[in-house]
Amino acid sequence: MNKLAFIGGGSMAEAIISGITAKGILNPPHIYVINKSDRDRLEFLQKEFGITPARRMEELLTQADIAVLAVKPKDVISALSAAKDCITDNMLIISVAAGVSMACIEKIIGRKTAIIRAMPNTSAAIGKSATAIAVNELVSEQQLSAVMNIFQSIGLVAIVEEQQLDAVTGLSGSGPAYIYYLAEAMMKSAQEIGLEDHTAKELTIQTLIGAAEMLQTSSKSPQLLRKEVTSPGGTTEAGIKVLDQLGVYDAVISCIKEASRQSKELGENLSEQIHSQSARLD
Ligand SMILES: NC(=O)C1=CN([C@@H]2O[C@H](COP(=O)(O)OP(=O)(O)OC[C@H]3O[C@@H](n4cnc5c(N)ncnc54)[C@H](OP(=O)(O)O)[C@@H]3O)[C@@H](O)[C@H]2O)C=CC1
Ligand SMILES: O=C(O)[C@@H]1CCC=N1
Repeated sequence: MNKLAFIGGGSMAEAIISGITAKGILNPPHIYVINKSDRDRLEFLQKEFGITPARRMEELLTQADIAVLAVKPKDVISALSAAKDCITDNMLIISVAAGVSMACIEKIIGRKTAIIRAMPNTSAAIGKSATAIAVNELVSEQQLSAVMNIFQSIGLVAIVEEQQLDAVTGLSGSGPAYIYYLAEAMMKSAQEIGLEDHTAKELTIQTLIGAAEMLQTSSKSPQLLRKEVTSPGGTTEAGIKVLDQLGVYDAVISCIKEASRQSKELGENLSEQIHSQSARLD
């Protein structure tokens, strides 16, 4: 791969760029990034990672092997409409946009083309993304291998069916935010019961890292690991009882289902928008 082009240089693009530049997958100036209007952001990305900011779609996409669509779902139509004349037949599109189907992308650019939908998460910035990808039939083995190389450089990669990506989005795309939410609550409570901010932060983070590594390295189930912490009549049992009374377990399940439903809805809204636009043009 010689040139990687990002349409959208926001949080997700930054996390991926940070990961791939740290791993040396591509010479940083060969990574081009465009935004709708935020030039300061592009200058920041240039300073931080050495990417090349682009002003126009031609500059961004000419001779690019891969175009990464990293704009919000609501901006997909305008971004792809501006890009479509510069998307060539041998270019691969990777879309990270939540819910946006390959069919929608093809409809906007007006033809069938090689597309990979990916759902990474922001832990890509430290090489720890949990990414799932879905591939269409026009993607060549060489393109798939280049994409595996990119996403493996920023963490773990699973290949799924396209219709499973809404579930992935609810689980691991949004997932880091759920853990940060838990961390916020743990730190706040620790401060309220008498720990210094610094100590509360340090102990919370190490507890999350330790538990995550136990989940990864131990052959024991999450239930068994939890049981091992929970002494009968002890502190953990008292704490978990409150979580159960407040319905936190069910709340987490509802949270992931709702995020996944929202991913589906974002896609459906876009699809309706595309249909009504093309109906108006017909
Ligand atoms: N953040 C996350 O954790 C994850 C996000 N995603 C997906 O990644 C995508 C991007 O999300 P995120 O990075 O968080 O969003 P951000 O809002 O941080 O970034 C979006 C970027 O897109 C640019 N943009 C908007 N419209 C256009 C356009 N027409 N042409 C070129 N650039 C444009 C914006 O530029 P400007 O500021 O100039 O308008 C902005 O830099 C979303 O679709 C989201 O679903 C997927 C996985 C995880
Ligand atoms: O919140 C969002 O819509 C995006 C998709 C997954 C994570 N962030």
